[in-house]
Amino acid sequence: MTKEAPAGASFVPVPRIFPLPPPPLLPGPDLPHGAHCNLDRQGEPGMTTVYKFGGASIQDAAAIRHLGEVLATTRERPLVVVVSAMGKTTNALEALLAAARSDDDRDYRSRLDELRSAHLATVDALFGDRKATVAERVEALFEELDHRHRTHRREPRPFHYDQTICFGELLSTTIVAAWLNASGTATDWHDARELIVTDAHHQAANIDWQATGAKVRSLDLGSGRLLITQGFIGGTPDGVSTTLGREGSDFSAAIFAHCLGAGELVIWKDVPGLFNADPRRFDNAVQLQRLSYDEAIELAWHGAKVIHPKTLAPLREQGIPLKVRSFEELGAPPSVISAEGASAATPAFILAEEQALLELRPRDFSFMDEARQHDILGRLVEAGVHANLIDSGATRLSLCLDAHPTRLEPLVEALAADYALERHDDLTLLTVRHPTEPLVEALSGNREILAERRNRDTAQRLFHSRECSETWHIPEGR
Ligand SMILES: Nc1ncnc2c1ncn2[C@@H]1O[C@H](COP(=O)(O)OP(=O)(O)O)[C@@H](O)[C@H]1O
Ligand SMILES: N[C@@H](CC(=O)OP(=O)(O)O)C(=O)O
Repeated sequence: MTKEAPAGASFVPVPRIFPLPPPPLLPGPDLPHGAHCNLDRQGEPGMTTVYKFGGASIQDAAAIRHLGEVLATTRERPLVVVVSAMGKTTNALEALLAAARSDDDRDYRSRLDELRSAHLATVDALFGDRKATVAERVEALFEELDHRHRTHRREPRPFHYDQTICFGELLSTTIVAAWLNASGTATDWHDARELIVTDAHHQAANIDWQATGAKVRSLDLGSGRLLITQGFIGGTPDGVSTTLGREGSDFSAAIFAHCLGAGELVIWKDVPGLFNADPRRFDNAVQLQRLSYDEAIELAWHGAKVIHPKTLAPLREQGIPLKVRSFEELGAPPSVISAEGASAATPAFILAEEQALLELRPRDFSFMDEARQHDILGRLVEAGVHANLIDSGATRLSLCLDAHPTRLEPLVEALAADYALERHDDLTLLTVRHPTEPLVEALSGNREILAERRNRDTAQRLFHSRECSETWHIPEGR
């Protein structure tokens, strides 16, 4: 579906189906292994560039205007622009979902009105007197969102979630596409739910790479077109909306880049690039100019918020370079992640907040053997909970998990029924890549260590958050 401007009321109708149990993973990308990366690929005629803009880069009218200027001046064409929901809209939609499911109609109405007003205020600030058509589309999307909440609120949460949370990206791309067209940058809007084909594993849908590849490659990218679409969302072959996991827009952009054999993927951020630690938490973090895919995957996997961990593998398989660039300082040199990037053993630091530690012991004085570990880890998989640190002893298994209430609480309840369980909350996990002993010791200071793990490349320590300050400092000369 290609439109000069999106029509809010024409999204795929949602058949009343119930979610299937998670099927086995669909086959991965069917492309040559280890294809060589060429940093000049983007200069080759006909090669597509993919850009991804996250919530921060379209958080309000001023940010959208700035995005318009960036796209008007950039020379890369054809260009696919993948966009997330505005600012913290996805969090607000999750709160709206909770209100819808709890039958608190007043809370639901006030949250819906607040979201609608915020989006309409952006439309007003951008279009002024010429806002009528866009405002109508935005209103139509909110009507449809409300309708879906009323239709699905008694259905299983993951299914209800995907039918409603996708509206954050549908709204943002509707507004951004309209702004680009109005400000002279011709843009085609596409519904990613018709392009990114997934299974029905709601909230963490698996990509059907073959079907997605065929759809994405059939897009008209000729004569230097600019195409805008949503990150984070997909659809089943029968038109049911799905999502790819929180913060999954980076992954969406990588899927487009992979399927199109793009020259490069550029992720535009509110920081100049990828640093050796979150520059907002470490006062002496330094930017990493060149990095290998493997090292970037490790950083993302261990929780470096700047890139979604699933983003790198589809790029690595085709040798597509990933640039992390600042949308605030356009002249700042980006970080480039590629096959040629250094795998240097430079220490890097990751803080994961809101962690919970579970210490499990068998109730029957037996060992924490493979059978029990298999049982416990299997339950984690079923609950969709990732363990950030696993450590075991003869009669103990310690797990450090994201304290995600809707997933963690039912899991804890089920585990407590069968194991002796001790729980600690409000924890911070520090991960150090390429650690030295003095470095880890200096960073730990006098804090109590609730759990730790270490292998050749990575050290992890778990602290009480109350003992951790907001700002950290990387010890020098260690
Ligand atoms: N190693 C790192 N390098 C750069 N930024 C990081 C790193 N770790 C965490 N961050 C944080 O990631 C933020 C950008 O990611 P995010 O907020 O998810 O962007 P978006 O929503 O625009 O995709 C930065 O503001 C920064 O605080
Ligand atoms: N909007 C979704 C997807 C996403 O990737 O957002 P962002 O690019 O702003 O992190 C989320 O918040 O999870």
